[in-house]
Amino acid sequence: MKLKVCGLTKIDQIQELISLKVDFLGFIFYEKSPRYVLNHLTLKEIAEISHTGKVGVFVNESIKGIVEIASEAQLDIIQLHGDENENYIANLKTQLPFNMDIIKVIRIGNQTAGELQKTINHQLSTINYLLFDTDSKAFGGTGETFDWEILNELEIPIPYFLSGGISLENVQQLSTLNTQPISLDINSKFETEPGIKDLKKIKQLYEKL
Ligand SMILES: O=C(O)c1ccccc1N[C@@H]1O[C@H](COP(=O)(O)O)[C@@H](O)[C@H]1O
Repeated sequence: MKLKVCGLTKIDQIQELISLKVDFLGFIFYEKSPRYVLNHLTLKEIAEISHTGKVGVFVNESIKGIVEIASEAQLDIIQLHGDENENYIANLKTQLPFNMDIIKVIRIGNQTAGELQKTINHQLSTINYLLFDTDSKAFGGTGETFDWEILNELEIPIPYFLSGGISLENVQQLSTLNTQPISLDINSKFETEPGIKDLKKIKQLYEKL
């Protein structure tokens, strides 16, 4: 299983994660997040990070804003964590390099499995990956988990990331999922404070995967 570490803000930690062979490095371009990367790193510094899995996380951002940041920071993947619909994503794709992948986040709150399935089916033609996270007013990064059991009621026809309060404690329960995620997406449960990762804990997770 692959690993995405999200909410990175420090170059020395990023370099260490690269040497651990982390598959995806997540940078949050959402100003209201305590992990807003542009408070810590410049676009040029992100561009200079040599890795093929640099993911930019955006929440209801303008298409122009995403296209500019993706180009200047040399991102590989765009993660849409807000309420972006299929028309928005289709339009965005026309303005991004053809090989840039899109992750669409489905925030799971109190929707039924039928409602979630409809949302998934609508998005499929425009995206490369799904990501399931817990719904919240902050959009993400709360450390809250959702009940993974609902995933067993869904048909998930493309690879997906599993997110939302993933921790050393709950990772064992992955075995209850019928369709396994392509990657875990870890964040606040592997931090000492927002944006500062606990590398010791991340190494412990690697031993469990
Ligand atoms: O981390 C944030 O601050 C954040 C803010 C707004 C949107 C997404 C955000 N992070 C993403 O949320 C998931 C879940 O994080 P957690 O494990 O519950 O802390 C994370 O993987 C990021 O992709």
